[in-house]
Amino acid sequence: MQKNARQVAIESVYRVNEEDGYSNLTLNHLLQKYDVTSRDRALATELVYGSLRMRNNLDWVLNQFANRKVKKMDGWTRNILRLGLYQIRFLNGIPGPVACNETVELAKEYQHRGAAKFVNGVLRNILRNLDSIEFPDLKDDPVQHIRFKYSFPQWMVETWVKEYGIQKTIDICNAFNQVPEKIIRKNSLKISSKELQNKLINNGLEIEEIKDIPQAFRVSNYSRLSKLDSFKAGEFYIQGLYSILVGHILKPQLGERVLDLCSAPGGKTTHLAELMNNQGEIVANELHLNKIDLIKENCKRLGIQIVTTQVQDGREVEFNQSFDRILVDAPCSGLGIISKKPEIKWKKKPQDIHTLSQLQLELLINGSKFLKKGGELVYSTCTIAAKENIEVLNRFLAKNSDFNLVDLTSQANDFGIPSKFIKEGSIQLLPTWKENEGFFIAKLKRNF
Ligand SMILES: C[S@@+](CC[C@H](N)C(=O)[O-])C[C@H]1O[C@@H](n2cnc3c(N)ncnc32)[C@H](O)[C@@H]1O
Repeated sequence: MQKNARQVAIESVYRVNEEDGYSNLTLNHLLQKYDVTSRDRALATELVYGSLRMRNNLDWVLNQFANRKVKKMDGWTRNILRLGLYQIRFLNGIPGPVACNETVELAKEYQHRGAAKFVNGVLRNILRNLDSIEFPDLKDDPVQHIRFKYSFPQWMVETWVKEYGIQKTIDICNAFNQVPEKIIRKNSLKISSKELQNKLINNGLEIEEIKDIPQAFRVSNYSRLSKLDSFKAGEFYIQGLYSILVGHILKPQLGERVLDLCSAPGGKTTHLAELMNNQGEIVANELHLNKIDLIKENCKRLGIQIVTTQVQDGREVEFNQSFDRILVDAPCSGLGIISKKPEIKWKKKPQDIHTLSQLQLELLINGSKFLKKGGELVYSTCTIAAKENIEVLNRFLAKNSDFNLVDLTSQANDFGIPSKFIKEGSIQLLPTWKENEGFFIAKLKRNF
């Protein structure tokens, strides 16, 4: 069965907002199921990610113009209105009346005539009054202003304003609201930079080597990278830029024994193996059995032979032999990848940060037991919450005097990371640098 962009979009956002689904999984599933044309694919993707990103902003406006609060509406009506308003306010290519008519059709199809009439009334009212839309005043109430205008939950805005100040928080929110860039990591085991660039250009892509960060390229003009022959041949891996930095900072050497404690789907495991030129040994540990095949598939595709996978809880796993280097790329709140997964804004709660920080500390305590004397351990997360980052390390260091924090300033310089992203010797990348993500990278050394 074929469905159009708006039908796919409403089914996706309904699942994400009302049934706790994940945007990428839901959208990909529906795009395949409904045999969507490539033009509609692009619009459906924009509608889903855009309306999830701007949800608070849209709800604020809807609450000004509808005679029923968004919270009180039924799930379909609420999300149909969000999609309609997103087109009116943020998609210049779609004239307001067209957006309105199309949204009314959705309401008829997924609800009933009564809902369609309500949707029509609300959207026409907004269309007539677009110039009078106002948000809470920045000076009077910065938190509410940022919360609704830039569309973030109150608790995140409050935390960031405290940590970074008002203007920096606005910059961070703005950057997280941009469409994420596509970054790939060249597989140095299989191909040179020049060859990869030529191949991808021949496939119609635009590709740019990222200065100072080995193996990293920014690509554009192509949306389904995993369909390319070059991807299938293992010549590159799709990975965030900051995530690529993690492997470079751990810097494993040929022939070493390395532990990756939280390894699925294997992005960093495979990078470490590439840096080791397939020589040595990597143990890729992961809690979830169902993710192990992903690691194995990635290793196979990329031509990596030195990885052994195992399913164990990283908080309890034991080893007979120690490791030269360890990576603890811990499960985290993911606040740094909001641009890729905007529903994180609405799903994560402050108590999750607390629970996760406990898990992260336990992983670090257990993982670090297996590091050789003189060995190095990298702790990383894709979040910007201090409680999950520097505070976890400080709690660890307070009880483990055989470890010290390695000052990453000079390594960071080598990768062109500005000093404002270094805190207490560790790297806290914000979405205002080279990529619209946030990432934390710290290194510990065992002294005795
Ligand atoms: C941030 S992801 C790792 C990403 C991976 N390093 C990469 O670059 O592809 C964290 C991983 O930790 C796993 N995990 C969660 N709890 C764990 C635990 N207690 N022990 C080991 N792994 C765990 C999750 O299933 C997830 O795959």
